[in-house]
Amino acid sequence: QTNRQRDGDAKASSQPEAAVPKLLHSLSKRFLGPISSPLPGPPSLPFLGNMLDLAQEHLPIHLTSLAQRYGNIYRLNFGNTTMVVLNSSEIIREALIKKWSDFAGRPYSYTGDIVSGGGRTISLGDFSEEWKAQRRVAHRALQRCTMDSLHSVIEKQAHHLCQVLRDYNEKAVDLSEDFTVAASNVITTLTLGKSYDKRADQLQKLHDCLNKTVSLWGSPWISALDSFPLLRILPNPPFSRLLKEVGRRDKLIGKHIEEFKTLTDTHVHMTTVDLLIGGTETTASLLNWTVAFLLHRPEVQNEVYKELCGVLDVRYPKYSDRDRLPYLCALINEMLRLRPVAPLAVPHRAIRNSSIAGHFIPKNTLIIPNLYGAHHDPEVWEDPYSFKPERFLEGGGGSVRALIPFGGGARLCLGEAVAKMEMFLFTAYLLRDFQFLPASKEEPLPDLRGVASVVLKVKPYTVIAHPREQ
Ligand code: HEM
Repeated sequence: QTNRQRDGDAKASSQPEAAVPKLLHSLSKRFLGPISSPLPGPPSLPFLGNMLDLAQEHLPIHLTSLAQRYGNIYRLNFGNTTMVVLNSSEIIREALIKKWSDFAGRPYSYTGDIVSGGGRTISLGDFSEEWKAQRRVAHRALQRCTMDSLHSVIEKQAHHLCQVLRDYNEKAVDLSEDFTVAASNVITTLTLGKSYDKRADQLQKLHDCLNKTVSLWGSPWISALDSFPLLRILPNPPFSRLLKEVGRRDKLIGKHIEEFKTLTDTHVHMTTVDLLIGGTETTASLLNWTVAFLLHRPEVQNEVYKELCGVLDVRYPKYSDRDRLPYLCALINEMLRLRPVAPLAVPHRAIRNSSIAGHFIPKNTLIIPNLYGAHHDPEVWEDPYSFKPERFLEGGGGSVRALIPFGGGARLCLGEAVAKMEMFLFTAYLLRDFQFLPASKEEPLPDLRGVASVVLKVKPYTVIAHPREQ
């Protein structure tokens, strides 16, 4: 609505002849739900609906391009489900934060139920008293870690990571596994009370199976089973593999949980799964993205290095130094903006009839917060596809308020505080101790488009970690 329209509406409603439509409006609102125009969206094919849109290789980019045609809120159909995609930070905030109690649900899905032990993970469990208690317990436990020991746990892993990189002696290597081990060891220290060597058989097995579970679950062969129940009777090798991986995962986690004699119930088991999945691939991928982008703009590494040396002299940074390190913080914010590693968050479900941006949203509608789209909204971000940490420096025009990489409201990422501290300390340690150089002049720089599944990952690449002279 323009200001002019709003002024016009205000005048009209103060005149007597406006009373009749107003009465009709409030009656219809009461009995039929709010009046609103139907949601726009691409044409829906018989039987398939918008399945072809949803099967696109890089879904966040595709959904963002649809927003250019259909606006910041549009609908997609598949099977008997309607999905509403939100593409700007204002609209996502309205649904997830302002109307959190309307949209805090999670949709039921046949395959989601299997990977979440019957909806008992925090991330996939529906909004209920039981879920609230589970989230509260996990949240309190993480808060306690944040206050007591999280800083030293991350510092230890950051020092270890730097040593691993030094031991490569400037060989060109793919660092993704080392980043995964570092992020994973933070979470296993918090949840299981131990960390693992990179080569430890248990760690390899755990990550192999968590990775396979997440990527198989995100594959179209498996999501099709949610929308088209008839397909469930046909043989489906990826689905059989998923069932096998879920079984392996539960055996591995079960072994660890057994050690905590009093904590053997399914919720504790599934909370551990949540923290391991939510807390490993996300942070590790963001570190891997950061190095990939820095290879494209090496001068940014030098700026951060200069800032670290200027402010800290020779000591390693603490999280409390962040106000004195604006360039480093700008780099992390820009990475969270450009590559929100959970690009479509986790689908929400409308718990009751409600509205978003003036559109009526019926109970049970699926809501997709397109965080990737919101972070590339040209109305908010100048030159949204460019890597420019400077936009977050004073006067650079970047709005921290429009950043929503962790979602918001009742379903705000449970590990936000952990992830922010990890990103700060890991990035600071790495850029203090190393200059990242391309593997060779002949090889192309890393591909920055990435591979999108539940987590947005960079394609494998190799890099040289050249130690800085201290
Ligand atoms: C850069 C790192 C991370 C990013 C960008 C990120 C982002 C997100 C997003 C977008 C969601 C979905 C919010 C929604 O549904 O609206 C989420 C949920 C979640 N995240 Fe994270 N996350 C990160 C790291 C972590 C870490 C380190 C942990 C654990 C320590 C974690 C645990 C969780 C859990 C348990 C949920 C489910 C919350 C719920 O459904 O109530 N995440 N995260």
